[in-house]
Amino acid sequence: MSKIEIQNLTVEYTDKNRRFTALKDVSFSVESGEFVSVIGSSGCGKSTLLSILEGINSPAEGTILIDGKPISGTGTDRGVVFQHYSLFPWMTARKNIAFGIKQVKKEISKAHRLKLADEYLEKVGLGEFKNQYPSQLSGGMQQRVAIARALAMDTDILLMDEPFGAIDAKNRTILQELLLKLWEGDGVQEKKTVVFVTHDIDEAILLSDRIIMMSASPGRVYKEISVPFERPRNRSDLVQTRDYSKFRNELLSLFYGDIMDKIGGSEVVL
Ligand SMILES: Nc1ncnc2c1ncn2[C@@H]1O[C@H](COP(=O)(O)OP(=O)(O)OP(=O)(O)O)[C@@H](O)[C@H]1O
Repeated sequence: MSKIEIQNLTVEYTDKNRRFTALKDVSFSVESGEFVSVIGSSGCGKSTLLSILEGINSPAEGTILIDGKPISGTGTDRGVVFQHYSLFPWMTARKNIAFGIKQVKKEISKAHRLKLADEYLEKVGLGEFKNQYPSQLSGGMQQRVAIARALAMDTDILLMDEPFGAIDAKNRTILQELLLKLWEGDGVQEKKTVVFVTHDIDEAILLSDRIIMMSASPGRVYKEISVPFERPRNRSDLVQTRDYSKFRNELLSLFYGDIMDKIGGSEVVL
């Protein structure tokens, strides 16, 4: 049984009495411990798909199964990280994390929650900033707190909607490597099941086991592609290989090929 099964999902928005189909007949599954990225051009429905998985939005048609059971609304089995860090401004970094843990694991004592918060802040390199408020941290640091919170909540599933989209290139690289290291873990702990939305093909290749490429108007699954590179992955080693360039070029051709199909072009020169 797959961890997540998305079956024939159609999502509609009604705006000023006009009905708009954001997703049409989207189906794919995600295995337990798999890292799947969803890529596609702006407006193809990536965030809509994540909002349905999170349970804050309902489809017009179709079903989401988690561990074989249909979801109804949000659940403590799913943690989320968004592009905008969504930390509570009135709470320190450690309190933000401890509060997140409390939402999903009420049985954990306050002292234990704070201890876990401190451990996760250490893991993301922010141990000495634990008593700072979000406004005292840079964007990249705030996103590290948001990632630490999501991991500390220890949900089976992590939903990440362009978590590094608002971060500058250097910090983005650091955060991708941090996420990869934390997700790959020590090989003993069970890996989280991740659905990761991004615009960035290199980010998708570095992080994912599989890439779901979407096309727009309405949003559909265009291609599912397995990423053939072994783990643990190291960015600098990976990008220097000929296999990487070949794979990346194939993905880019598919990505832009979809757009060219729509505007009537025939060939993409990379
Ligand atoms: N609340 C809403 N009401 C009406 N239309 C919406 C709503 N939310 C999204 N849409 C439309 O649904 C489509 C899909 O939007 P969505 O935000 O899911 O795309 P996306 O792929 O995540 O885009 P981006 O990469 O730019 O964030 C878009 O055409 C958008 O305008």
